[in-house]
Amino acid sequence: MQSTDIAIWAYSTEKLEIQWGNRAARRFWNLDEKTCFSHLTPQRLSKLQQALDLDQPFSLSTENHEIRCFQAERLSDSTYLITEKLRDTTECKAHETPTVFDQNNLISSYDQSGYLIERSDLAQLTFNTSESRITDRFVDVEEAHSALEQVDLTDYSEGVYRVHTVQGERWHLIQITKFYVSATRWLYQMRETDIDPLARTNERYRDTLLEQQVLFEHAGTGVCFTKDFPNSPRQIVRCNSTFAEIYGYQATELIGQSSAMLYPDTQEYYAIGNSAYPQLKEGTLFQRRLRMKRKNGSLFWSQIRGKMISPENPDLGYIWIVEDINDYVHANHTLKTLLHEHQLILDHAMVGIVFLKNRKVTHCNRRFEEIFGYNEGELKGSCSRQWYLSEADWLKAGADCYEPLSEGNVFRGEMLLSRKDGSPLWCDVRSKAINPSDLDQGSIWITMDITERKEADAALAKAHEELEQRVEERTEALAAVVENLHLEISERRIAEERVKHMALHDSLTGLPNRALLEERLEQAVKNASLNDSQLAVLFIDLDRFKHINDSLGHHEGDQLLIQVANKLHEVIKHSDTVARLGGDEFVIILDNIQNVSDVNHIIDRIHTEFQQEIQLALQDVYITPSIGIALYPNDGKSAIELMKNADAAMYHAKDNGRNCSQFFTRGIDDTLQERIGLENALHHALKQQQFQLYYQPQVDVSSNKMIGAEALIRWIHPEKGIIPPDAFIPLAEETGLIVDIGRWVLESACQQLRAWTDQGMDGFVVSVNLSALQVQQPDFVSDVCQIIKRCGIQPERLDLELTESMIMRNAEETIKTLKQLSEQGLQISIDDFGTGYSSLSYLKRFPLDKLKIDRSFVNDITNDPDDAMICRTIISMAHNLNLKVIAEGVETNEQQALMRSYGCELYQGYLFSRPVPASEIPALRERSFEVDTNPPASTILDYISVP
Ligand SMILES: Nc1nc2c(ncn2[C@@H]2O[C@H](COP(=O)(O)O[C@H]3[C@@H](O)[C@H](n4cnc5c(=O)[nH]c(N)nc54)O[C@@H]3COP(=O)(O)O)[C@@H](O)[C@H]2O)c(=O)[nH]1
Repeated sequence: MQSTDIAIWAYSTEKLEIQWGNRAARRFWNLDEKTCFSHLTPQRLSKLQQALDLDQPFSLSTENHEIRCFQAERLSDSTYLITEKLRDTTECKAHETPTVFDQNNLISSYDQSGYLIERSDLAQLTFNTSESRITDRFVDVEEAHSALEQVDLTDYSEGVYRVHTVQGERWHLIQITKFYVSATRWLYQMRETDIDPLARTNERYRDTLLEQQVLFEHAGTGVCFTKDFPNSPRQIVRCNSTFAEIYGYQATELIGQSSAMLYPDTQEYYAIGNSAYPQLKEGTLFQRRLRMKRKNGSLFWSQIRGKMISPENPDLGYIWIVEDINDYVHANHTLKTLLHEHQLILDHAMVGIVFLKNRKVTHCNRRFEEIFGYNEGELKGSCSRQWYLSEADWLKAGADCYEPLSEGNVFRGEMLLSRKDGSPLWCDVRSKAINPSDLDQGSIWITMDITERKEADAALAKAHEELEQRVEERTEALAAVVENLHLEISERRIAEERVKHMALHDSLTGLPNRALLEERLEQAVKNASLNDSQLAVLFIDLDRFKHINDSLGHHEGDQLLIQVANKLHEVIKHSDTVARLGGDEFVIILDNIQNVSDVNHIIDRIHTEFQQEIQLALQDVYITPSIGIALYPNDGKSAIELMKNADAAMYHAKDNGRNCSQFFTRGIDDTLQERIGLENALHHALKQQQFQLYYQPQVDVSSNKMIGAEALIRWIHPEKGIIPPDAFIPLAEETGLIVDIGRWVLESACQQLRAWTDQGMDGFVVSVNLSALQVQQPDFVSDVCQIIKRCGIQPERLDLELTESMIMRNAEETIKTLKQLSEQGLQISIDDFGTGYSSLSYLKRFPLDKLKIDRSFVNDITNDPDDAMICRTIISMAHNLNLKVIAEGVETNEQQALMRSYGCELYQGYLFSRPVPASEIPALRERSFEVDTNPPASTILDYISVP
């Protein structure tokens, strides 16, 4: 067996060393039986490692130039069982098992069935040769099975047993190790130590040994025995499982190995040896905290105590107690680091930190001392009372703070405290008990000086308060501004609305004006077009309004228009429109009518409304409307066309006798066209001097002579011949052209008067008709004066005739104007007297010279007693007022005679002369107008008694 040619050895790829080998292996590696395989040269091992990496059978040449063939079988992750033989060796001896090589110890090898394979030389001598099984070694077979069971469980067992020897039964310490040859094959190696003398001489000692054995195995610390052998110093001969565990090995892996494998490196191994062994050899305890190495190469801290087992007998070796204090060392290190860090924090904290026990300082940082103005270390042991402003503050703080601390809570608050010099300071204080259930263990207090912040807060609060105050004031001011603004906006809006309203409404009646009417009519036409519906436009003009206006004055005229507007508004629907175009013209839009009867219904209502008298301040009046109607779409497709045609229809209604309504029909618009044509022709006539003055004599019957003449205008139309004034004066008044025409008449009459005067017609008076619009012109008086001056006539030869209604309108203004004229010497007469509403007493205020009784009274004077009475009364009262009276329209001798009987001295009428061209007047001036002076008694005496 020992001389087999097949070398078998176990190789660790982790440690790169051969851990076990048989004799053939030793021979191969040139090692004697005492030398460890680990002493092999690295070069050879690296050669082997390279070969193993190929994972195939391989061959190496030895130093003797032999070629060896190798076959490797993996036993574990890092262990290979390698067999090798000479290349030309074909015969192999049977065994491929580990071989005993330590011949001086009691060592035996058994196969996995427990049959003996080989023994060491010493075992061969000591044990019976007849034994073939492992159990044969034990006196008590049960103990043998028990030991083997332990080995099968842990691959190792150790114990003291009674065994068979050639000397008989003896006490041996038995260590059995299980070696695996492959995953399914193993062998047992049994190492025996004879302890029989000890056991036999001292049973108690044996018991102790057994106890120690138990203690050894189950001690919480690692225990190891080492011995120095000649070629293997500090070799591990025995160790407990704890020791092996600490280093990460199986105990079997360590036994027989040098303890050098447990050190980080050989340098450390020798250094510790040099330090420990002199001490150990003196019998003293060696203890040290060392960094050792585990099987996996990691280093760890251990506490090692070593002692020589017997200073008297160094061969017994050494005992080593090893504790793994790696965790402790690391924890200790961590703790130290932590403490160091905490101390750093404490020393350099920006906040003051103090530890109190029973309200006395045990420890505080420098910052705390600085906050309160103390020197370093000055506070240690002192009472916290000193940094309170008063005893009461201190006691109160104690009550306030310690209660939350005892409940495990943090106290937090701001305190007014005291510096060493007694000055106050504000601190933010937080504290916590170290152990809330035992306040005697003390508390930690963290303090921040917040005096500056408090002062800043106070300043900020003050600034904030001031700001609030200013904001409040500003807000109030702003509110006032906003209120004013709102007021202004609202006033502006009202003003705008008023302006807008004014722009679109008639200021007198509040009705829509022409602009708004046109807008609404256009919209109404659009709607009607879209909806395929009808609408009607009613053009309304008041009959004789001008007469009423002239008679009662503008104010009354205005009131009349307002009431008319109200009446019209009442008859229409909300959706319809009534508008005032100006003057006495109104327009109604009737939206969405179904038929003509709808329109007639409204027209009837309008006429009914107008049957009611209108109450004015001066007197009640009746007024009638003339209405022209145009319908959409029949009478016009546009707003303009509808208005134009309704206007034409209205004129037609007026021509029909007033208080009528007239629907537009084709042909009616011709009238309007005529009217427009007339207006244009009037302008043309003035420019082309187509006007001519006729003069109608005025006769004084006391002398039967013509004392003057009334200038009456005629239009000498180139085609139509002489056109009378009634045909164009009203239109001239409506269009305002009367102002220019009137000026022309005045100028012409004055020129004529000058001519007649120059012809010797001394004392001859010319009467000129004035229109209301003419008199209202602001420069009228100066105009008249200039004309008189220009023509060089005597003012008293000019007689201005104004109708009664004209002077009553704007009476005060008219009085002023007439006075100015009268003061210039002009004569003023009232024309058409009796048709108006003037009171004779009121007339006293006017600078009048003459009343002209209207021809309507004169006309019937002989038939109508009322007219006769009116004429007589007028003449009588005029004389009382010292006014001259002239009767106009005198056509008959009877009329003249009757009037004369009433006291009228001046006459005008066809009885004497029709109006004649100026050229005929001088001849008439020379004529005597003799008339019958006897009144027709049968006609008048029946009615009137002459006073
Ligand atoms: N503002 C101005 N009005 C004027 C001017 N010229 C005339 N008129 C006014 O026109 C009205 C009609 O005038 P006319 O057709 O000229 O008629 C006058 C006479 O012809 C007419 N008359 C005179 N005597 C008689 C008579 O016996 N019988 C009768 N049927 N008619 C008669 O009366 C008219 C004069 O009226 P009056 O002025 O009231 O004295 C007329 O109102 C004129 O005023 C003008 O330049 N400016």
